[in-house]
Amino acid sequence: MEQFENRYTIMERKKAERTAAAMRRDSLPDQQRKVWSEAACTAAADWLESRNTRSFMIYTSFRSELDTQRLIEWGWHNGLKVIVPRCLFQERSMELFAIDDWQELKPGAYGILEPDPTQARMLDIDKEVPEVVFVPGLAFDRKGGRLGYGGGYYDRFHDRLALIFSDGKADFPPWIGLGYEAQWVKAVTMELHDARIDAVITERGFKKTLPK
Ligand SMILES: Nc1nc2c(c(=O)[nH]1)N(C=O)[C@@H](CNc1ccc(C(=O)N[C@@H](CCC(=O)O)C(=O)O)cc1)CN2
Ligand SMILES: Nc1ncnc2c1ncn2[C@@H]1O[C@H](COP(=O)(O)OP(=O)(O)OP(=O)(O)O)[C@@H](O)[C@H]1O
Repeated sequence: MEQFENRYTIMERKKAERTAAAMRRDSLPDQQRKVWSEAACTAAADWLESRNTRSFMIYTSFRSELDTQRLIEWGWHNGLKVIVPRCLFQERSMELFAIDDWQELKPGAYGILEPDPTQARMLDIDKEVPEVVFVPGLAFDRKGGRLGYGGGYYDRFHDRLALIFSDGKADFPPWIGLGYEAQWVKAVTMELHDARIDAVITERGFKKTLPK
């Protein structure tokens, strides 16, 4: 019975799901990934434009992830504030920076391109919160489940924002998965601390997830 499953088996299950999802994503042909990444970036840009968004948080891609380069550059060209996280490995937390140019980034934890703190402007997230947060993932499900690499970075960041928004004065920023259509799965194993995503944008466009 699922409700009696202990944490160890849940972790094992997530690990198996991660391995399978990473293998599936890695096996997508390079050329397809490139075309789908561009289509998804266009869909994301259209969606941001439709809601008049002025700032967004975005990951810089590694491994076979959906390539966000076009979306980042679209943000610069259209005067949006482009916010990129930097991993603090020891705490498994992230700090945010406003980025205007690729030169402000350098390889950091896990080899992911990250803001160079000597060049980029760090944000005080109590005062400057992204209007939209794009979230990377290995797999997504229709109910907003998301499987990450297991660092808990985005879940912890979600908790931090929840504190900031707990006074109810403003709406929590939309939490949007960005990935390939091939990353949909029937159900991602979720735990209580896992933040659900509100929608996923793929090469086929924007799709809201269903309530839990
Ligand atoms: N582009 C991007 N940036 C991101 C994330 C992401 O998924 N994509 N993350 C999303 O949160 C965070 C980084 N999280 C990561 C967590 C673990 C590993 C990693 O290499 N894990 C090992 C397995 C370690 C183990 O055995 O437990 C591996 O996959 O080989 C990489 C990134 C923050 N930045
Ligand atoms: N909000 C949180 N506060 C404290 N610890 C957390 C939080 N969220 C996750 N963790 C811990 O982080 C670890 C990884 O969590 P999980 O498997 O949910 O990561 P993930 O969502 O796949 O990773 P990521 O968000 O980095 O992509 C777990 O050990 C979990 O207990």
